[in-house]
Amino acid sequence: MGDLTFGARTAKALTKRGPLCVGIDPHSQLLRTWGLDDDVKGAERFCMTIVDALAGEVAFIKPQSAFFERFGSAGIGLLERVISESRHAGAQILLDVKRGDIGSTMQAYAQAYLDPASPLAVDAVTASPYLGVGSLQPMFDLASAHRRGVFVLALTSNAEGGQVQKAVRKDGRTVAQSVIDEVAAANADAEPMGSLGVVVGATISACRGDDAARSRQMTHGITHTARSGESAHDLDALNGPILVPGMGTQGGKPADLRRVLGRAATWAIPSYSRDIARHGPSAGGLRQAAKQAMEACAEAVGR
Ligand SMILES: O=c1ccn([C@@H]2O[C@H](COP(=O)(O)O)[C@@H](O)[C@H]2O)c(=O)[nH]1
Repeated sequence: MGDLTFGARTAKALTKRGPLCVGIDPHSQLLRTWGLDDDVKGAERFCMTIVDALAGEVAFIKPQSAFFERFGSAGIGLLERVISESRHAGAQILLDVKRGDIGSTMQAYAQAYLDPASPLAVDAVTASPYLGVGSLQPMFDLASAHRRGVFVLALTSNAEGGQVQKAVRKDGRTVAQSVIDEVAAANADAEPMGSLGVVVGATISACRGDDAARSRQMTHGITHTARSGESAHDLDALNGPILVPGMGTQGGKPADLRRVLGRAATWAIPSYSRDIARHGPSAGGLRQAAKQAMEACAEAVGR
């Protein structure tokens, strides 16, 4: 892992390997499509095929913890193997586990995923801020101590998320914007960027940063944002990485990266799970799909 922070490693990985994260979700349906049984052996074949084909090529690998947890301790053992072999192949590992709890429990989650002594230690995890961004502080602290990262959910790719995330606060900001602003404050002055990121789905309806800023200037309190139903958000000051799920199967396209993220698209980590895995089990098919996705995203964000 060396001396670099997660933010610095991310900047380097995006430049060296390009903007792509491949999700590993050993999904029942995908296992069947690959001709595998929906059990831990089938999941092992699925995961290790993806790791062998892609962890040496792509910048980020994102196992989805739920698909491993469903097999109990054997599934967790498999997750440990996916983590160690992906790391060995040079990928940054983002564990999608969306933890969120009171501070004392967040400390234990942080030890599980961000302490190098843990067999489940990864480069970064996803976390939910809906017990308050402040409740995540123990996880932020441990991430910083061990040069790892945390991606905080801001605007998720599912349609239901807007009910909470796009609600407008008394100060005129959406709940999501207040999450983005708290993460931005923690990243202020970091070079080349901070190690705390946000999750913003490629599928959301959005204004770019400039429009969001303008709409906030126009009115106070219940703003233009609320009246138009747009999720005006501004990522320009984030100074951190943006994990962008919802690409491919959920409908997100490379062109959405600029539309949704504006100038901050430079730090986008577009993430595809099913839409890459469906090209397996052939290693060549997986590599070709990943290469095409990465090149399309790189062009869209100007890398
Ligand atoms: O807002 C979010 C946050 C996380 N996810 C996760 O990403 C993958 C998406 O899978 P696809 O097959 O590429 O649709 C999955 O693990 C989700 O839990 C998300 O979709 N949206």
